[in-house]
Amino acid sequence: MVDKEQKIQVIVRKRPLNSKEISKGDQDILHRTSSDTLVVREQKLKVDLTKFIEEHHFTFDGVYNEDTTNQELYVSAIQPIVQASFQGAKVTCFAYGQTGSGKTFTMMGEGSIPGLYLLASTDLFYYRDQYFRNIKFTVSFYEIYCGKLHDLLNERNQLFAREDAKQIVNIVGLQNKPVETVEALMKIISTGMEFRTTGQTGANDDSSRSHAILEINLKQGKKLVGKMSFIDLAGSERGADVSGADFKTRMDGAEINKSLLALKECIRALDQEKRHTPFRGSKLTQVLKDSFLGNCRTVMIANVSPGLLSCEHTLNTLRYADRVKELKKGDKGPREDKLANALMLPRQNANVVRYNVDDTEETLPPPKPIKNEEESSRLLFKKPNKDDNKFKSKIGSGISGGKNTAQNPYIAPPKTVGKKAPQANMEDLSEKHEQLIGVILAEEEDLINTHRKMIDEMVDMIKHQMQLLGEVDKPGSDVDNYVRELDTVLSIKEDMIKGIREKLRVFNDHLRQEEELTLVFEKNKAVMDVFNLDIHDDDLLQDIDD
Ligand SMILES: Nc1ncnc2c1ncn2[C@@H]1O[C@H](COP(=O)(O)OP(=O)(O)OP(=O)(O)O)[C@@H](O)[C@H]1O
Repeated sequence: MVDKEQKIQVIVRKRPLNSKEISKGDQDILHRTSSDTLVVREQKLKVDLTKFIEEHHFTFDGVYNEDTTNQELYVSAIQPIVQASFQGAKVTCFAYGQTGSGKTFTMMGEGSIPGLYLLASTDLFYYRDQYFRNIKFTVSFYEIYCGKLHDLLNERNQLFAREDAKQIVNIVGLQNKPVETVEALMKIISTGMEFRTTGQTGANDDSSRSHAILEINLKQGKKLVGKMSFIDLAGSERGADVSGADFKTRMDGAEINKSLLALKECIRALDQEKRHTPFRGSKLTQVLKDSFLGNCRTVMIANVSPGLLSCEHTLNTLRYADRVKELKKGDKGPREDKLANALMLPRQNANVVRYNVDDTEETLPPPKPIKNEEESSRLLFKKPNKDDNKFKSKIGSGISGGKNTAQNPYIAPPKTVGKKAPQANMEDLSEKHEQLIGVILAEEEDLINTHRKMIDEMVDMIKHQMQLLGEVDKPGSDVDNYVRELDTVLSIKEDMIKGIREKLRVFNDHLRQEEELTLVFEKNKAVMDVFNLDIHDDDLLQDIDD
């Protein structure tokens, strides 16, 4: 059970494998080893393609299995701190995790299964009716989508956060509805949920790209005496999901990434009782500022999917949660965050055990091969690098059986060349040439499409920047927001230019290789013509080889 005296608690909740995962043959790789420990059995392949298992051991304030109900989770982890909101505390509960890991299931519940919103509200009303009759509740429900605030209780109207002279953050125009009963509260929440933004992504069509913030305020007259907040965070992997996405989605991803990193920093600061809390790092932490100051209780629920196919995201979620947890032990003092982006480039957690799959077959479920052979070798395939220049300069000599050009995926050296098999050599060259032409044509199309898309996105970015300038020019504008957004736009632009330049470089390389290959081809053809003239002159071929 959660310790109600601790300011921050980090717990993990594992959901069951769903029918889709079961039908795909996915298997459970998460094992709860005690009430607060968990092992992830990651299946890996060595370079020689033998399988092995890497075990990652984690410890949290609580670990809840797939058979834990929302009710049990609530009683164990949230109920102990709900009462604190009547004693002036700001109680905040975050649901963090990959898309589809069970955040909304935990917060909102599903069908007849109540979630934390309903369970906590029922208790809040119960305590109020029993002991604090002079307290009234109001509720607000809003979301942060693409760095902008939208009121879920007012048709998603856009809202603006302003910091007043006392550095209190106010959300101007946010609906704060009085509620008299649990039923009325739940009706309001359901209406808000309908307005919640969901985006279409490749991974999961229902996946949410917004943070939803539900606040139940405890008021005595006009005075706020306590607060209970639930934050259903956007899918944690969305911050990294930028490949192939359009400008708007990438902006959104960058914002999610930034907000989750800023959240981690704020929780760390709260935990270490630092004087400075970096609220301004994102819109999310800015609007939650109040929840990180003074008398507060925070529970972070790290939701995880159990399947092998989600292993990477699950490890990222656990490492993120572990980072928050580890740093609150306090005994080590503040640690240098070596990987600035601990969300997307997670540090390797120290407690890792490796063993061969064969050693464990008796005790562990048999591992499913991660990749078939073809896929594995594709993954192991080394892409051409700058050393390919060596290859290019060797193309000419390759015809005489040059030693090493195998790093290049498109043109391998002819295997048997020279005196005995000029015909085979020509066929080989011709095949390589055809392959290269195919690659060049595909790259050309890709380059032109990328260029076209880049121009469209540049136009969007210019519009966005004009809008930013328009906003920042207004009196009382949000300069922090301007700086953040400009920074994001510029880094997206930089990435975009880097990406297209890299495509251009590879394309140019292949064009040059094709030219060189044509030359070799011509040269070899001359040899073939000699053969066709029936001049079997070994010395002539030797000369060409040399
Ligand atoms: N503990 C659980 N027990 C049973 N089913 C669960 C549990 N957790 C999640 N599920 C199921 O998994 C699916 C995905 O869960 P959910 O929608 O809550 O994910 P999410 O993390 O909120 O995703 P998103 O970021 O897309 O909102 C749902 O169909 C839900 O019913």
